Amino acid sequence: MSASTASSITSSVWTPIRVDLVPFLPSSSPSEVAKLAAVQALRQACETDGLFLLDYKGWLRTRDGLRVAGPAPCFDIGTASGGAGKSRSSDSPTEKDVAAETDDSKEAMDHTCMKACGPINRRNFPSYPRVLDAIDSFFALPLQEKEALPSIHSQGFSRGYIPVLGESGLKGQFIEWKEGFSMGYESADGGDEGSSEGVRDPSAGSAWFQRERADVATRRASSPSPSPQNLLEGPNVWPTSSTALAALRGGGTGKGGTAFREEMQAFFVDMIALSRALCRALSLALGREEGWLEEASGEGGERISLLRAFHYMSSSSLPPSVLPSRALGSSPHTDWGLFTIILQQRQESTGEEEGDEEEGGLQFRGRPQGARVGAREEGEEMEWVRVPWVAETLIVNCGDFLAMLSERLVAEGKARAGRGREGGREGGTERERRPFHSPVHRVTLSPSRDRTSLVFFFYPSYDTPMPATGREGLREERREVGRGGKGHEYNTLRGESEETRGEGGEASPLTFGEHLARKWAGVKSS
Ligand SMILES: O=C(O)CCC(=O)C(=O)O
Ligand SMILES: [Fe+2]
Repeated sequence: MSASTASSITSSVWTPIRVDLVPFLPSSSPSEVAKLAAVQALRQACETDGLFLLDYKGWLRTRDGLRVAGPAPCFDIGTASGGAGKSRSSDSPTEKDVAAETDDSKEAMDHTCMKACGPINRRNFPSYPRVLDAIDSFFALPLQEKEALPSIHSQGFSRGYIPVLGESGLKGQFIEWKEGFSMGYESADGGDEGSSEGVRDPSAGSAWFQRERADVATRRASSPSPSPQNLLEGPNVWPTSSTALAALRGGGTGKGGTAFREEMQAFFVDMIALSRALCRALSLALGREEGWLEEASGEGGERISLLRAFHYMSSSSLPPSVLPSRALGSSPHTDWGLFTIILQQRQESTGEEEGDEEEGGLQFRGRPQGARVGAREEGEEMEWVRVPWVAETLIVNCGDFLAMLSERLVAEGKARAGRGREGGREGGTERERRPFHSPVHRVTLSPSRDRTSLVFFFYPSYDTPMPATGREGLREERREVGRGGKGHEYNTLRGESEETRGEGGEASPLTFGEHLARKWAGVKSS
């Protein structure tokens, strides 16, 4: 496998799923139905591709051909939101809230079910266009300004500027033609400039986002200590030279000064807020109560979560000594945590439409177009599937930790179903569940265009034990990893070594954070 001779690359249209709101549970109110169907759509996306698009209007988009069994309206994340520990019903937006959030959005009103949609739209989620502008201004700084910024890479802890060739997921196989910037959680005493809260304008956006941000701020204030608690916590680094501060933008009105820093911090906080809502929706998709996933992930995952911005250069800028087939933006890998949220900048172009066929960008290993949804389990060969740029969407992909957690749930469900059969009862839907999938993905280079993305890795807490998934999961992951071919492994947290687990598929003696620190330490180029 090389970047240019990869098997066929499928490009597909990612359609928003829109089906009538036909109540399929007679006793449910319409919003309960919408929620159930959305959760079902989410579950199917996580079980098959392990990757979906979430647009700012609240639609869940999956690959063509994916259909849910039942009505599948918008992804109603709004009703899956609310602070930790609150009951579900008290979190649901009232009709009035919903009307207020959508009444200036004529387009949204076209679709009945959008009225029930939550926080993700331009107005509710205001940090997104500004943060792209901010990060562009960072990468546009003169090289010496970026290189003057500390680049910290120590025992898995990574902050600051990531220089070109500074990292590689699969050393010796590909060079990764990109530069980056890495930041994390800003602890309460995070610095003397900018906003120590990490919230530039706490009152921006919808009531939903304000509440989530407030919740994040409360957690921050009550966190045990602002000083690092483990290998993966520590301070961020920010540009301080007068040249950099004059050139950096914060989007909107924020120019120069600490605008860049504030924009990045605000986006980080918004990603935590969104992640916590997603956790609740994913818990339901896993067949559990809303708070289940957050509880299973321990307290304080945001303290080790990471935001990494990348600027991938076009392959036309490679030095003559590097074969384009040996260069990638990011080597094949899975993400290692709960899930990753990616905001990608449209590649520089003139007059092109979304979903265009331009080469380069994010791709994942998925079933061939048109193949049965269960193709992966049946051992069918996967191929690279392009994730198109679609205006105003975030990409979400499941990570290894989430996949392993769900494998455990499925195994438990099967065991219960087996016991049910012995007792003469049906095992119910548990037997039909499949584990969530953490897709292998990579970034290829465009021959002519640069690409920028913001990649937010949402993790469980450092001390969370690795889930014990049993032998079946181990076999499945070996198969997937093996597909990289000899000498072309995928860089995953799972399956690559016995260390991820103890003997015989039992839980590993190392915590999630200990594994993660090793993984991040491993990507640094020496
Ligand atoms: O830039 C992207 O779209 C994704 C990058 C990625 O997969 C990663 O950094 O883990
Ligand atoms: Fe990734």
